[in-house]
Amino acid sequence: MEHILIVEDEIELGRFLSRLIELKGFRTTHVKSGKEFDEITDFSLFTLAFIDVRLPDRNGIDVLKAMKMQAPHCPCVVMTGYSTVKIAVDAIKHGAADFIEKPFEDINLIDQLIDRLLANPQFDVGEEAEFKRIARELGCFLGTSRSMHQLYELAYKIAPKQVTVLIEGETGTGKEVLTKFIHAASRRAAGSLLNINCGALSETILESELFGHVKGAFTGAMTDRAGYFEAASSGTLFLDEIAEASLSTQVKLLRVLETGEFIKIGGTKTERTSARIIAASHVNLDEAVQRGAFREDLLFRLDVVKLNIPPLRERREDIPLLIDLFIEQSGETITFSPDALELLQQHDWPGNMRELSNLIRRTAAIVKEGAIITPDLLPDRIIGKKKSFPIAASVEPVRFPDEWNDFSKKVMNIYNGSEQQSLDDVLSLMKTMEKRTATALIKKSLHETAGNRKETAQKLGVTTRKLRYYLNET
Ligand SMILES: Nc1ncnc2c1ncn2[C@@H]1O[C@H](COP(=O)(O)OP(=O)(O)OP(=O)(O)O)[C@@H](O)[C@H]1O
Repeated sequence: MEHILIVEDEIELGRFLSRLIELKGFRTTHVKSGKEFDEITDFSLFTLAFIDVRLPDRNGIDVLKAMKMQAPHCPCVVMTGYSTVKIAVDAIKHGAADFIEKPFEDINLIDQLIDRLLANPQFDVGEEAEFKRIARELGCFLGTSRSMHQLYELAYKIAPKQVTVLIEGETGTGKEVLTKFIHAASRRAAGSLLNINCGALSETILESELFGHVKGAFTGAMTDRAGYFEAASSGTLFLDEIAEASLSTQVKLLRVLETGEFIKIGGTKTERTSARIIAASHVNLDEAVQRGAFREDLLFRLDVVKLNIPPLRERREDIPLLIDLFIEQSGETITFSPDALELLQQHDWPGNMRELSNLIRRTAAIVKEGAIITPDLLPDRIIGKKKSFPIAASVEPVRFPDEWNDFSKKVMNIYNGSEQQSLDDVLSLMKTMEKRTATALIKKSLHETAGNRKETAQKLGVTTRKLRYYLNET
């Protein structure tokens, strides 16, 4: 008969769980402290364990570790309050099969969890298949390196929980891809995943996009408009480059995270959201807090589960399979010669997965179907040669003035009444032109700096990621 261990100091809760399990026809043993746990003589009896992470005389993680030593076969579920979710995530890293939050809100979920873990004690076949199916559908590589595989496994386990996730990783490491994976593996997958780059928008536009606005809040606000927090209420909101939100926007974000409440720009009514928040940053937020550039209380709220994506240079073993994946995604059939492959594996990839994916796509696009790529076909930065004429040549010349002329002609025609358009159409046209103007200026400046992005960004007084946003490289 199945025998389930419960380690829980809250007597009522332990009793409740025992009853729930016994009603299923299983045996239980309930211990209320670390001391009582030590008195257990035969751990081989247990087929499942529920462990409270906060015992009066012992850290739950230590109990979990002891349990895993004594009965490695036995799946362990840790039980946690909201303030200890971080410890629960740590427990998963130490081998816990799952965690549940107290107070128990949905008994059916506990019931299903027991059935699932008793039927498949480990990260089981069914789950593994689901994990892989989601990744396959997203074109998402799970990694052969231990660090990446564990990261995605942890992401899969926390995906169904209603917890905020913070993803840190260098540029191009796959923070957005990981977010898509978490959303798809969550119970919110049918809802929308909305993505906003906090670094690419001015403070006013960012706040209006996030919180929405009421009619008349500012010039051009002709109707009430829902913001991302409202629109993502049954889904996920991805706050990319959170470190770049201004300190005043951070205060407003903190309020939403603490209370689920916000007020539309220009409004007075308090609105509620239950959007799941995933935030990402390429800068280390602890360091940003030290510099006074990021609010500590906001970091505390965001960092319930932190996922750190390692840079590609720290998991070079993933490179060959990633190359295969990106070739497959390009739809071409190129191959790399062994010496070219070796160079690709030695490269440091400062742009991480994005740099590798772009290189494969570009290479596949310029060579013939079935070509074998030898080192001479690789860019100079990969083979370590100094460029004689940097990317300037590849920066396309801009025929922007023509576009502006057409645009102003159109607007003047509308203004003079010779062309009919609604005001909304005109405003949307202006928005398009705003983006085109920025893109054209960036391209012109890139041309002048021979493709030097850092210099271009400095010249234009923006960040390099803002450049990328306008160049459609996000
Ligand atoms: N797990 C993955 N599997 C397959 N491709 C990936 C994976 N992660 C990243 N990529 C590739 O790298 C590109 C960049 O990924 P993504 O946009 O998620 O990075 P990021 O960390 O969010 O970048 P940034 O810091 O610049 O916002 C993707 O478009 C995709 O081609």
